[in-house]
Amino acid sequence: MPFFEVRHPLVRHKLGLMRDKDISTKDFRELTAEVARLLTYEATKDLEVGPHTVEGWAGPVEVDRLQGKKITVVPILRAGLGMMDGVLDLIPSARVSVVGLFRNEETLEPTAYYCKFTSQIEARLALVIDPMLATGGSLIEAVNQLKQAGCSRIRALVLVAAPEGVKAMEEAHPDVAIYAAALDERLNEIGYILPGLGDAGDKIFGTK
Ligand SMILES: O=P(O)(O)OC[C@H]1O[C@H](OP(=O)(O)OP(=O)(O)O)[C@H](O)[C@@H]1O
Ligand SMILES: O=c1cc[nH]c(=O)[nH]1
Ligand SMILES: [Mg+2]
Repeated sequence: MPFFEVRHPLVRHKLGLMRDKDISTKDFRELTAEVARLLTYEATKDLEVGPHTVEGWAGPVEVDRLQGKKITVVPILRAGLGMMDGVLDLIPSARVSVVGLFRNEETLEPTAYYCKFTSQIEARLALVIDPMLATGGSLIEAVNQLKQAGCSRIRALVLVAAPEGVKAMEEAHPDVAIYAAALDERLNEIGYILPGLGDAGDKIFGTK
């Protein structure tokens, strides 16, 4: 499974700001969207373009136009919503599908509570977004749901990934490429990523 750690200086700088324990909700939220925008740029680098002719100011011009599958952005609720505006800034016509999951804090297993996919999901490229890939349970479940609905081309964008989650995804969904702003060290005893960001959902929504 391809795993890409996006080492762009802007990504590294912005993610570094997000690791400060005293960051405000406003700054964390803004930086989440900014890093998501940069990850989107990387994750769409190989999309197909084909020739198209437009009437230019001095006559017909052959230009590139995106071809192939249309895109659906798939935030994993709730924290994935924090990345959505950043992705849509670059792909404004993308449809949005959502998967609602929360992690049981004792078992770390994902619990599904909502799922709504756009029409023709089977014909679309899905960009699943969630700031945190920890044990991998949530992303694996979101991809399971997409595949059950017939979607076969799926990529994932995360801010921080733990090696444990990357390995679990490799085993469950080797066909899904992951784009991460950082591959961190490990999970702690309660399933949080170290050094990580803390609870991304709480920081984006200002809960706790
Ligand atoms: O890889 P995993 O071990 O499954 O953990 C990662 C998941 O945990 C967080 O969500 P959380 O369950 O806290 O829900 P929230 O987004 O509603 O805060 C995070 O946003 C991921 O969805
Ligand atoms: O480190 C982690 C792990 C799961 N969810 C988070 O928000 N942070
Ligand atoms: Mg949370």
